[in-house]
Amino acid sequence: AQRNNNNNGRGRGNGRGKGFLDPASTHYIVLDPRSATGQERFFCLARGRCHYQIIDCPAQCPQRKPRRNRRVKGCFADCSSRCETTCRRRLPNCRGYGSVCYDPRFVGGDGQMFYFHGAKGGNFSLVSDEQFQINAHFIGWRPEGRSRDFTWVQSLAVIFDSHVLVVAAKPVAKWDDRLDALAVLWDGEEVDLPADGDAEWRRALPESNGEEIDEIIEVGQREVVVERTADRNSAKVTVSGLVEMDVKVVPITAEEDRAHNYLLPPGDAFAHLEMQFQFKRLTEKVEGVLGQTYRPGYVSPVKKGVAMPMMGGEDKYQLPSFLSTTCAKCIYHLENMASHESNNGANENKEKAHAASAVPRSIPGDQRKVALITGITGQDGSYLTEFLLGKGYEVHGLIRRSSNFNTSRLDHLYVDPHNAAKARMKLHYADLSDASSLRRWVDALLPDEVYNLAAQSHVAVSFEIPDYTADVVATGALRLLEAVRCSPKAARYYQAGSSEMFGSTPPPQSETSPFHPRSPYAAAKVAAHWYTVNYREAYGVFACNGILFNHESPRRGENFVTRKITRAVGRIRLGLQTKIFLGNLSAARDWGFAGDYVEAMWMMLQQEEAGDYVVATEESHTVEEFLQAAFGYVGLDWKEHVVIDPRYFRPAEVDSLKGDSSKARKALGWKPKVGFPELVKMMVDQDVEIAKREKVLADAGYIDAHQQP
Ligand SMILES: Nc1nc2c(ncn2[C@@H]2O[C@H](COP(=O)(O)OP(=O)(O)O[C@H]3O[C@H](CO)[C@@H](O)[C@H](O)[C@@H]3O)[C@@H](O)[C@H]2O)c(=O)[nH]1
Repeated sequence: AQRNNNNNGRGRGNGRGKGFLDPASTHYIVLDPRSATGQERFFCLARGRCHYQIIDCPAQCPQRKPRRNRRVKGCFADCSSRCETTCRRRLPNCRGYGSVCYDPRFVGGDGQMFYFHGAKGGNFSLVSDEQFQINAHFIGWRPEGRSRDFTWVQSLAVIFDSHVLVVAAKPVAKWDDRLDALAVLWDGEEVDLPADGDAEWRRALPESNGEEIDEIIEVGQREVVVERTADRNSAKVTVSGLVEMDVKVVPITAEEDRAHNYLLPPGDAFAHLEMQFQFKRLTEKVEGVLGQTYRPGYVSPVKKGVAMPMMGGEDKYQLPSFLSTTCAKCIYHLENMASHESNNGANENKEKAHAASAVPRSIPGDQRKVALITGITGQDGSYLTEFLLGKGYEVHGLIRRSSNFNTSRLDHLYVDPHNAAKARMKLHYADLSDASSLRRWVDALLPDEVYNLAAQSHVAVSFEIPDYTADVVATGALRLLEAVRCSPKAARYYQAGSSEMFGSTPPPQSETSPFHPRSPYAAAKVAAHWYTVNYREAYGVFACNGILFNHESPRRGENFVTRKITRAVGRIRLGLQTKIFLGNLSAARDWGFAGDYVEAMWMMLQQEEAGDYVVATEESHTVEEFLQAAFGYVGLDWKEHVVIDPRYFRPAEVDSLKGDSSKARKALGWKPKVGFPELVKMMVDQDVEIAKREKVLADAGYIDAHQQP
C-alpha cells in the first residue's frame, strides 16, 4: 500500500497499509474534484470491499470542507466495508447519539437521553476505556435558594498513549460572535489553529519500534487532527483509532438565562462546549458517564418519558483533577498504556503528559480553586485567607453564630457578596459541633482544599471547659473528616495540629517525637492528629497534620501571653496602666510569625503525597525573655511592671518547646522569614499605636483610663 505524506489537503488518509487503523473508513487519497460538478472523489486504500475503488461525494454536498459556509453539510467518505460517501453536518448534532449539549443533556450510545449535572468546578470522566479516557470539566452556577448547580461542560481532556489533548471553551465575560473562544492544547501547550487554508492542525505520533509486533499492528500510527468546521468556535477533532468529535463553543444567551431561570451573575458568558462523539473500537467494559451507555446489554436506569431523566454516578466518575485518570470506576491507566513503549521515548511522553497537568491558568478546566476554612475569623484563618486570595483561590469560611461580631480580622478582606464578580471570600454559618452543618457546606461548595483551623485554642481555658474543648477540637475534626470523606469531590484536608501535643517530651521535638499531652486541649489535639492519620490510611483521604509551634502576630488573641504582654507594653508606655499580672515566666516556647506559618499549611496540600510536618523556627525563648525584648524595645524595665499571679499558672505546664522542622524545610522548601526580635517589634509597634488611640478616647472620657486588658 502507498503512503502519502502530502500535506496540501489531498492524499491524506491514514496512509498505512498494514496497520488496520481506524479508520479504514478514512484510509483514502483525495482526488481532484470532477470538473463538471465539483464533487470530490476518494481513492480508497483500505483493504476489503473498497480497496482501490473510487467513490464520489454526493451532489448535495460535493466538498469535504465546504469553504464558503462551513455550516453546510460536508462530505464524509467511508472506505471501510460500507464503501460510501455521506452528507453530514460538521457541527455537533445535539439530538444524535453520543452528544453532550446544553446544561448538559446527554444522548447515550443506547439512544437514551439523560441529564448529568455533576457539580460546578467538578471534573468527571465521560469515557474511560482500555485505550483512552475523556474527562470533562464542569462550570456552573447555583442561584440563591437552589439545592443544585446548573452546570455546563467547559473543557474536555482526551488522554491516550501518555498524551493529553485538551479542547476547551475559554472563559468569556461578554460573548461576541467575532471572538474565537475555542482553545486546543496538545501536551500542555496551546495549539495555534490556522484559520486559513485547510484550517487544520495535525500531529502524527512516533511509530513504535517493532519490539512488540502485535501491539503495533493493533495500535498503528496515530494521528491527531483538529480542523475548524467554521471560521471560529467549532472544530472536528480526530484521534485516529479512538474517537472523532464535533465540538462547538457556545455562550449562555440572555434569552436562555431568562427561559431557564438560571439567574446567572453578570460578567460571565458561561462559554461551554456542545459536542458529539463517534467512538472507534470501544471495549465491552467501557465506563464513564457517557461511555457506560455504549456497553452491550446496557440498561439505562433513567426513566423514559420523564422530562428530565437524571443520571447519577457523580461518585463513580468524579476525578480529583481535570487531568487525573483516577475515579472509582475508571478503567484507563496511563502507566499500563505507556509501558509497552518504554524503549522508544515513551517515558519522555509520559513526562510531557504529566507536565500537561500544569495547564496554564487561563485555560479552562483548571479554574479557580476553592478552599474551605474553619476558624477563618481567627489569627491563622485571616492570614491564610489573605494568602489564598493572593493565589487566586475562592475562599469560603465557616463561622460560629455569636451575638457579637467577631470578624474584625477579616474586615479588610470583606466584599459584599452582592458584588458577585469581586467577592471571593464568603462566610457561612456552621459549627464544628454540628456535623450536619459541616456536611452541608462541604457537599455544597465542593472545595479543593479544606483547612481545619477552628478550635477552643486556649490551653489554660481547656482545664475550665474540658468537655467542650474535646468536642470541638477532637470530635469536631472527626466530623469534618467524615464530611470530607463522604463528599463527591476528593478534597485535600489540613488539620491544625499543635506543638502542645509533645507536652513533656523534651526538645527538640520532631514528627517522630512521642506525644505526651499536658492539658485537655493537647490531648484533644492528639486525638485529632490520629483521626487525620487514620482517615489517610483507612480511606486514602489526602489529609495532612501541620504540627505548628507557637505562632504569633499583631492579630494574636489578647489572652495569649505574647499579645497580653505587647498590649500591656503599649498601654504602660502611654500611661494607661502600670502593671501586668502573669503566671509562669520560665516556660520556653518556639515563637514564629503566623503569616509565615500559613504558607506551610498550603504547601503541605500541594505535595504529591499527604504527610505530617513540624513547622517551627527552631529557636526557643522563655516568657521572661519575651518580656525583656518587648519592654526593652520601648525603653522600659519589665521587672518594674510585672506581678506574678498564681491564677495564671496551669495545673500542668509544658516547660519547653523547640521544634525540629528539618522535614518541612527539606520537603516543602519552607522556612520562616520573620525572626524573634522582628516579631516582638512588629507586635509592640502595633500595640503602641492602639494604645495611642485608646489614650485619645480615655482623655476625652470615652473609656476608663485604668481599664486592664
Ligand atoms: N496565656 C497566658 N500564658 C501565660 C501567662 N503567664 C505565663 N504564661 C505562660 O506562657 C506560655 C505560653 O502560653 P500561651 O501564650 O497561652 O500559649 P500556649 O499555651 O503555648 O498555647 C499556644 O500555642 C500552642 C502551640 O504550641 C497552640 O496550640 C495553642 O492553641 C496556643 O496558641 C505558657 O507556658 C503559659 O503558662 C499568662 O498570663 N497568660
